[in-house]
Amino acid sequence: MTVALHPSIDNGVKQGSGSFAGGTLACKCADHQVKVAVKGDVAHNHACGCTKCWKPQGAIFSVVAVVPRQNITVLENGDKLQIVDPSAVIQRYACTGCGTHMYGRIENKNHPFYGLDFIHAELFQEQGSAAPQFAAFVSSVIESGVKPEQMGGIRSRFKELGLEPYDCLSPALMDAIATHVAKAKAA
Ligand SMILES: N[C@@H](CCC(=O)N[C@@H](CSCO)C(=O)NCC(=O)O)C(=O)O
Ligand SMILES: [Zn+2]
Ligand SMILES: [Zn+2]
Repeated sequence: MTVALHPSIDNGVKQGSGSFAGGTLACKCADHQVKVAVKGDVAHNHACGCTKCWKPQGAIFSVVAVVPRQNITVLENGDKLQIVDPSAVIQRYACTGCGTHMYGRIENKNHPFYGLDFIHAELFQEQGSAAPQFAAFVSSVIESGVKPEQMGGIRSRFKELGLEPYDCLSPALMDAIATHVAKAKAA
């Protein structure tokens, strides 16, 4: 049986149009949905196995991407948003009605990813945003109850889907983090 990772990739990774101009994210409430406008396409889209990123019901992984924070505008029902964990590095704004995370924001100006907000492209009402490119924090799913014996099958399935599995972020992002740290140390 095929391992189910996340509904947006389980039947194959759908590539983006390459010209996605932005759209509206909607939460899963039946009415009074929280709506968030996003300008432009997403970057660094990836599957994430960490314990904090939002996953749709039944999914083992989250699929999460970044956009510049100035590209995010809450359009409707923003009063339903609440920060899940104010002490986390990424402050995830979730709908108190359905639990969906609408965006995650980093407030620490010294963080390597300061200026980028985390969003879930599957919540776009429009098609065509950039596809996930890799899988991050894969081993972390064990912290959420996945058995270590399942990890071989999970990593194989990611490879089959063309998403390289990593136990932290991708080498390009780890290099970007290390570069930021090196520059901060030198300053
Ligand atoms: N094993 C931990 C790892 C959590 C972790 O470091 N997650 C990253 C990536 S989230 C998006 O890719 C992170 O930056 N977390 C900061 C935060 O969540 O606030 C676990 O699974 O919890
Ligand atoms: Zn909702
Ligand atoms: Zn995560």
